[in-house]
Amino acid sequence: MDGKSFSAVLRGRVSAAVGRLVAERGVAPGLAVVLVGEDPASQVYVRNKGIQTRDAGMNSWEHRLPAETPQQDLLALIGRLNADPAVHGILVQLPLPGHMDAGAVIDAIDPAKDVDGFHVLNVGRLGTGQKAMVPCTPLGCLLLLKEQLGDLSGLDAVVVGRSNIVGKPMAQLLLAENCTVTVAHSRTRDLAEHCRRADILVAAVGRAGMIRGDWIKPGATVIDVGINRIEEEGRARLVGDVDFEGAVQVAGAITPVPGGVGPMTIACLLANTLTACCRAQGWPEPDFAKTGG
Ligand SMILES: Nc1nc2c(c(=O)[nH]1)N[C@@H](CN(C=O)c1ccc(C(=O)N[C@@H](CCC(=O)O)C(=O)O)cc1)CN2
Repeated sequence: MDGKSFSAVLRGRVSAAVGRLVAERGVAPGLAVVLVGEDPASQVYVRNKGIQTRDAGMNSWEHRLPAETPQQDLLALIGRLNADPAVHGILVQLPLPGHMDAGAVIDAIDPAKDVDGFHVLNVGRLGTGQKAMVPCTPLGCLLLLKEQLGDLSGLDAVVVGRSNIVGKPMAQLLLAENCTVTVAHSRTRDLAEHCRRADILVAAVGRAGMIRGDWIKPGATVIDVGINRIEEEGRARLVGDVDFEGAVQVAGAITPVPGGVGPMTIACLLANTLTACCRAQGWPEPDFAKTGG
């Protein structure tokens, strides 16, 4: 499954919808991204978010704070962004430096502007089938799955990983699509056996190549969320949580790393920002990113 191509299609749909908003209503959605510290991967992701936001015709603001910024200063910035009507989406890039309480920072964001869908109110809304902001990576996985399989009703789905960012919201989204969902993790007994029962296997554990080809049911659809940097023969490269060479022989479809789920994350961020803007104004929202409610 080619996430790079599909994310370009999704970004094209977002750009077209933004163009219509600007032409017909004179409003451009706006996204503020906050980066604290100098984590090299985060700097790349934040730069790409800014570029893709502007390319989609939206307003983009980047706030870069030093690693030693007191949490109070970050909370004060979030307060100003919450109060700014031109800002429809706010994203604080994770991970945060160790002295900060990520939960408290996320919950300081206005839930209506929480385009990451990490605020406890959005988590609760997603879990209870209400209109929510949905975390970008699992939303990207779901869009890929629906593009590949259509109706997911009744399928056995196994999510390996129970993080708040991917595993748990992924399980909620699959439940809402009427899948039978198992959430497995590092302490699951007979993990391979659980995986072998999956029509849909989502790997989000952060361990390079942990899911082997012989753990996969023939014909299954495999979504690899892992982005692991490994050194091989003195060269760094990115690999997923699934042993791609083994899995591709057995799976019906599989996402590569890179070029699978990763690009969908930023495309879904743009979709969420557009959704947040439409909801803030009481305008009809685009259905490509609609979930719940
Ligand atoms: N506030 C958030 N922080 C983080 C999130 C998030 O959704 N919200 N997710 C990740 C990082 N991330 C976006 O922020 C992200 C990760 C990967 C990609 C991507 O396009 N990956 C490429 C490879 C890129 C590379 O070469 O490094 C791919 O898989 O093809 C985009 C966004 C953690 N933090």
